[in-house]
Amino acid sequence: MMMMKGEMWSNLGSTMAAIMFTYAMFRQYFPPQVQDYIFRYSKKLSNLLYPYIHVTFDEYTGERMKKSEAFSAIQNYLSDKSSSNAKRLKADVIKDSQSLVLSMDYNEEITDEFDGVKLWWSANRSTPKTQQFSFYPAADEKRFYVLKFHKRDREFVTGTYLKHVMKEGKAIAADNRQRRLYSNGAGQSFHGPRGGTTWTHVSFEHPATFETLAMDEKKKKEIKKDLLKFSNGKDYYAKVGKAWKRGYLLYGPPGTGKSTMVAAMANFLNYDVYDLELTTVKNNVELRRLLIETSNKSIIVIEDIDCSLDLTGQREGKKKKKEEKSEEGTDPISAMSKNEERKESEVTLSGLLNFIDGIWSACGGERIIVFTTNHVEKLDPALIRRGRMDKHIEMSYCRFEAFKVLAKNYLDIDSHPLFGEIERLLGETDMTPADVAENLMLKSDDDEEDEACLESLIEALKAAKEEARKKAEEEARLLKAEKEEKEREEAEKEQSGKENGKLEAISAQEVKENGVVH
Ligand SMILES: Nc1ncnc2c1ncn2[C@@H]1O[C@H](COP(=O)(O)OP(=O)(O)OP(=O)(O)O)[C@@H](O)[C@H]1O
Ligand SMILES: [Mg+2]
Repeated sequence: MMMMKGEMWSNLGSTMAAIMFTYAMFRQYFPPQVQDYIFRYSKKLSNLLYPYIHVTFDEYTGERMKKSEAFSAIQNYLSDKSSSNAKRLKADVIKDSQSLVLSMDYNEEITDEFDGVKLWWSANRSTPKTQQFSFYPAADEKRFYVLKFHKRDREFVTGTYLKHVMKEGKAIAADNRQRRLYSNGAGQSFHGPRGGTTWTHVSFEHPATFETLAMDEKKKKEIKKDLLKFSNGKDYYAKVGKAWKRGYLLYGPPGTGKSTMVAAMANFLNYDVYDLELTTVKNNVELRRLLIETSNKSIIVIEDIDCSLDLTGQREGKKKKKEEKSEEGTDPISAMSKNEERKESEVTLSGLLNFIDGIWSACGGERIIVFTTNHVEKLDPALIRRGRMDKHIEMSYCRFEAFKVLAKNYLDIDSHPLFGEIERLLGETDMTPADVAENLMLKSDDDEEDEACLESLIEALKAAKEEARKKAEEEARLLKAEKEEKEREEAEKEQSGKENGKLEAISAQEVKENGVVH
């Protein structure tokens, strides 16, 4: 046995020596051109014998060693494939530090198939040979993916497959990403290097979805369709030459779900939310800066736009300024305080409109802008005309359709004998979804409580109906009293007019008779 092993080593040694000798002879006796020629043909020969192409994707690229977008996309793409495909996986914590994501381990190979074409991916890493002491041993490590495919599929891979990988990888990254809620509001505002407020963010974890949103089912579907059309509409917007943005105006009484709808939209599209507090924005310049700093795939919300600023109308704004000017002339102290107030926020309607119309075209990615208001009638028509606010959505009082969603959410029931009465009452009474939800929240874990909740809702609806009736009666009474007062005033006017006429006639007669003018 020992003999055989020794023999094998000596054979290997002599083969190696023969190869080295041949190579040395080759270098010595053949001119470089011939060497080139022989290399080329030997490569062709090896290509014939080994028909695969390898493509390497490094983690860091360029002189500045920027993290490669392709590497990240491939990583995400493969993490999806490898959790079911590869045998050795490594786990990473992502998102809210609670979910684990699995990806293929180093030197592991997985097979992918796309459009009937087979491809192989492997994850690799290389460490430099000269190991230096470092506090961060992994910093010198180079990570890369290698894609192997048959050379006949070269065009398919470079044209179609890699595009598919990038698209899928980015979509997975968007899904895995922890979304953010940005705010420039007072209290959380942070003063940036050039002064003025900047965005601060927290993770966005609002649980509202379109499924839990109580509103007409048809309307809900229409909104979802509109949002999807927008978010998938990159090519469409490019074709028609429009900036990739869409404006929504949500209006309705307080507690009808306008803010909830914004959260549902963000969850549906997987977008970040920028809650823009206009009252803390100093002027149009700062507004522009804040808006330019927003990222793609985001919803910019301006809540209660009617209260935010003097945005209700340019004409009204001008009128107010005139009034302020005349006050300035009379009382210097009040003029100063007025000036201070004006300085607080000098954002104007035209500043806002200019931004919505103009600069958007310069921003590449998709953005949705949402205004919410309780008083749509107070807004300047210029602000909400189509093209700026493309879709106007009325959030209204809770009707039976919407109630059924809330009953499912809060009580987990689809029907109940009391539903009939609730349907009738909701048809006759205006109650906001927030108030309806409040009644349904009384439920404890006990199933018997369902009925108690519904009964309390019925009581609340009856009380609201009675209150509305009383209010209507009171209004009618006031209206009647006002009308009577007006009629009385008019009658009095008429009477005094008649008496004046009589007096004038008498004095004219006196002048005529006595020829005296008093
Ligand atoms: N349509 C709805 N569907 C589900 N829940 C709703 C709906 N409307 C209101 N609610 C509930 O009522 C609460 C208040 O709603 P929300 O803040 O969205 O109202 P809003 O219209 O934004 O009110 P405001 O005009 O005062 O800002 C929410 O926490 C939500 O639970
Ligand atoms: Mg709100």
